[in-house]
Amino acid sequence: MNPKVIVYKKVDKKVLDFIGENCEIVYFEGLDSGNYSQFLSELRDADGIMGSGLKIDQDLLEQAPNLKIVCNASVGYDNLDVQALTERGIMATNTPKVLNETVADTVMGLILSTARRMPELDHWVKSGHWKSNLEEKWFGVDVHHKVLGIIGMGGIGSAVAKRAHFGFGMDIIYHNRSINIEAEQAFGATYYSIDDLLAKSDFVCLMTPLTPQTEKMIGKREFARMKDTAIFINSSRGKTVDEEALIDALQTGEILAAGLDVYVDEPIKLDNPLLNMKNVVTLPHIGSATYETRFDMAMLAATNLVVALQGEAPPTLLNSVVK
Ligand SMILES: NC(=O)C1=CN([C@@H]2O[C@H](COP(=O)(O)OP(=O)(O)OC[C@H]3O[C@@H](n4cnc5c(N)ncnc54)[C@H](OP(=O)(O)O)[C@@H]3O)[C@@H](O)[C@H]2O)C=CC1
Ligand SMILES: O=CC(=O)O
Repeated sequence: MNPKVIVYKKVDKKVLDFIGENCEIVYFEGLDSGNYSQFLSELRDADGIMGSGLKIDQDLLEQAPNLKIVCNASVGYDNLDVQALTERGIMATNTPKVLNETVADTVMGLILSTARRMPELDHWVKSGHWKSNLEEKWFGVDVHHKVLGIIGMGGIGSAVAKRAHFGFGMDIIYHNRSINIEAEQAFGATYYSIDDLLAKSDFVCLMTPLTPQTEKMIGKREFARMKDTAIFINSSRGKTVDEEALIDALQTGEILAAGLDVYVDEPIKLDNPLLNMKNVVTLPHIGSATYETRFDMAMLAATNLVVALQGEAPPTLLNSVVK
């Protein structure tokens, strides 16, 4: 009998067909209050699940006694309690690398649109305000040849550094827990302590995973260390930043502007002050959201699922203690 899997995210038909060659699929295009109890009932005898964003913790695993693999269709896996999965002998996988270039494009878009105030000026033009030569008060700041500080020089951080260095002549400085020799050799990136990076950067770009160590890693103290002309970019997770401190830093002019793809609450609440700030560009967590890349991510997640249920090691296994 084929293993039973639940796919709880909308994916391309080709991905479903690939899984369906080897597994019996229960498919939800998304989970909501209307179908969650049905999802839980299907989970009781499911061998594998694939999707993104769903919090998978002890409580949920209690209801999945047959589960062998959890496949995140995302590179971030802060929604998974990996320790609880490992203790139960359940494999966990994510989708690294296939999205690096696309997320880096989004980050460059945030850098450019924030520095050059593109969304603000787009709105200004479309609402009929362009009646004479542009006044100086609408000018932005340069991106090229500035200093870009990347906190989290991993797969995506390196793809951002490549664009910024070769495309825009930017000086790249970075902070990780460990040295990234490849980035130093490829883009002339220089390692800085976090405090020195914050003080020297014109653009501070946060690209770490969300972990207990990175939660609120950028807060009041860190914003105070940035230049008052600094532009802060966050495309990691909302909770890596103390959002109240960010709002305060923007309101008091401690930093110039921010470009954001991620927030503490997603979707962002309509009364969040960030939504009323002209110097903030807000995207709805679209880092990897292109047709091609979302397809590649879903196909990688599906490959992990199928390969693991055939008894082989999935290509991007997170908890290698489990075979
Ligand atoms: N907005 C969006 O749509 C997307 C957001 N993301 C987010 O981006 C994150 C990064 O993805 P990716 O580049 O693939 O991941 P990688 O694992 O390739 O890179 C993460 C980097 O963060 C560094 N890092 C980890 N912990 C710390 C720490 N405590 N202090 C300083 N640096 C740290 C790591 O270096 P070291 O280990 O040496 O510390 C590494 O260089 C994802 O986890 C996800 O949350 C990803 C894709 C899309
Ligand atoms: O946020 C997206 C991811 O892949 O992680």
